[in-house]
Amino acid sequence: MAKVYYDQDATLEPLIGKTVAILGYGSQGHAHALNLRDSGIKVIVGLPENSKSRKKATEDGFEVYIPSEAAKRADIIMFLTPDTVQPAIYKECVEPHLDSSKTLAFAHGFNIHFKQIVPPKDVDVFMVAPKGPGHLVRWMYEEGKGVPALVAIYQDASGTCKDKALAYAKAIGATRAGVIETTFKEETETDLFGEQWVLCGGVTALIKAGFETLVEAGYQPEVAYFECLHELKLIVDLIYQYGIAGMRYSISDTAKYGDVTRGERIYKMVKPLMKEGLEEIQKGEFAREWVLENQAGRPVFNALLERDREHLIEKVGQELRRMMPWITQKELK
Ligand SMILES: NC(=O)C1=CN([C@@H]2O[C@H](COP(=O)(O)OP(=O)(O)OC[C@H]3O[C@@H](n4cnc5c(N)ncnc54)[C@H](OP(=O)(O)O)[C@@H]3O)[C@@H](O)[C@H]2O)C=CC1
Ligand SMILES: CC[C@](O)(C(C)=O)C(=O)O
Repeated sequence: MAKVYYDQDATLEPLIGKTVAILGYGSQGHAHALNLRDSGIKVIVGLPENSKSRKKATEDGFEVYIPSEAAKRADIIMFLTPDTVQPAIYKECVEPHLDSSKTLAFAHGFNIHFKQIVPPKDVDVFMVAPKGPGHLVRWMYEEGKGVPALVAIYQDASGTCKDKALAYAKAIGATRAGVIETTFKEETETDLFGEQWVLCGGVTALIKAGFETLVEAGYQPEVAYFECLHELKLIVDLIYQYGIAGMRYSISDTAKYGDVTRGERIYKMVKPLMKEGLEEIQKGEFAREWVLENQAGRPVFNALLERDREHLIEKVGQELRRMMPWITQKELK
């Protein structure tokens, strides 16, 4: 069994008196910056002059610098910009300021694992990768809860890198929920696999296929929405709280029988595809494709996102959610 680190296993001491530069103020950036500050750590934010996020970071009370100035001023430099722009930011704004007193930090292992960033040997490099969206990292921290995280050490030049990583994980609230030590390779490969085949790609494909099957068969789109999207959250809430067996305790026997028999058919079809998908990730094929797609200006990515934004399920959902204001109480900024 993996060792799981909780609040009592970590101290904030390694970060006290240090300055953390958060590069990027998006989903993870705003959450890390605010949680670290609320935990008593000095935080500055690094954003380009023309960044859309500057207004929010400034309104939240942070000193905002251009990324190279933030990197110069900081002891710990956390990369929370999109993965695709990190190599250029590293080369142009961070590398010129690196010496053995600096620590590089990441929330995902992509650029280190796939060698898009190669730091000098004398700097510490760690990862704290929250296992949840940034907005939840903030909202749960505010409620006294936490999102679990993985920590990994790529380089321990100082001999204290793991203590710094655990301190960082504690400061963003992750040790409230549980922190596991991993490698950059394991985090990168499992994270890409999870988001592609289960959490994002897998779930949205199931929702869309289910919704379209019902609507194309003549059922009302609103009924299909409640069945295939809205209720999914309620079922997943039960799985999250009580496990799969616990969820099955709450559903009817008819549902349970359909679940285990028809679910088995999906399982048999999907598992070989998942194995192929994992190999694609392990061989670096997905990473190569994603880097090239960015170099080409994201034509496929943008077209597919646009197609899905126009899907009937989005229009139906917007109307139905409007009548349940508790669902969208918190704005996604
Ligand atoms: N989203 C998530 O929940 C998770 C993300 N991660 C990892 O966290 C990291 C950040 O991802 P995420 O929070 O999704 O990113 P977002 O896309 O939400 O935010 C990116 C931020 O970086 C800013 N930015 C863009 N270009 C630059 C630049 N050249 N210099 C400085 N800042 C820049 C953006 O500013 P502007 O407003 O101007 O665009 C924005 O503030 C990634 O490594 C990702 O893999 C890990 C776990 C979960
Ligand atoms: C599931 C998507 C994720 O991996 C995450 C929120 O953990 C991401 O990179 O955004």
